[in-house]
Amino acid sequence: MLTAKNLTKKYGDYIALHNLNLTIEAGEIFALLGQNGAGKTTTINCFLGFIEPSSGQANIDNISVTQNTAETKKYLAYIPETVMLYGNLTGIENLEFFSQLAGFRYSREELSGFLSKAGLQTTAHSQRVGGYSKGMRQKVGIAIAIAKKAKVLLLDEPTSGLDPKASNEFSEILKELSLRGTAILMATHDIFRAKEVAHRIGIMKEGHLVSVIDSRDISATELEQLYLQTV
Ligand SMILES: Nc1ncnc2c1ncn2[C@@H]1O[C@H](COP(=O)(O)OP(=O)(O)OP(=O)(O)O)[C@@H](O)[C@H]1O
Repeated sequence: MLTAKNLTKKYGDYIALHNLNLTIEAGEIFALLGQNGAGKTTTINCFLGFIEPSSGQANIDNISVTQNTAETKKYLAYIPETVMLYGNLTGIENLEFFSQLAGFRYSREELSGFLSKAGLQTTAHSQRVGGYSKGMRQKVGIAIAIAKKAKVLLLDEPTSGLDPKASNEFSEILKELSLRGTAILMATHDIFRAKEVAHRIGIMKEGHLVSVIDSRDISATELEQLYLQTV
């Protein structure tokens, strides 16, 4: 579903991403770990079409992001560290706006249903997003992904700053989406969460993907050790 082939991004002489080769299948959750500046966001931005690779390819469902950004965007949903929403609109109104941008029209009941699926309490649906907590905003981001019927979900440090309960709820929703066939690529600094939620975990260092581990083969403590030895 998501493929990087020798994906490389240079800024002048500096190589931010070095020959990345990676495939993430439908239904797979892949977590990217790595220190600040390791190349995680660069990888995600190449798949989003936000930056153009210097060489190599980022493909979604075998479609090149560079050549068909408008097409690949239809498959994607993106959840950054803080989901950008309109603070003076309600959760439902935000969801309606962003699903219409993606070409979908839903009834109020359907929109409310998506927000509930994303774990947002019913009482909040008609409240202005300006008063939402960070975790509630992230859930609207998930609801947008569900409403868009996104086949691929790209997340950049989505649980950063969430309390453990909100972070746990968020992870459970990611697992549900994966069971429905969504391919998920998540950059994170949360080793424990990566171990809990991901099927595979990659560790990046200075633009290189240096290790890829099956999360079943490693405990959280061992993963932390491997991370510390790697970076
Ligand atoms: N527009 C740019 N111009 C020059 N260098 C850049 C640019 N964008 C990113 N870089 C560099 O590319 C490298 C990789 O950055 P990237 O944002 O991908 O790291 P990251 O792993 O996501 O880090 P973090 O955990 O801090 O988010 C960094 O050294 C960064 O300074």
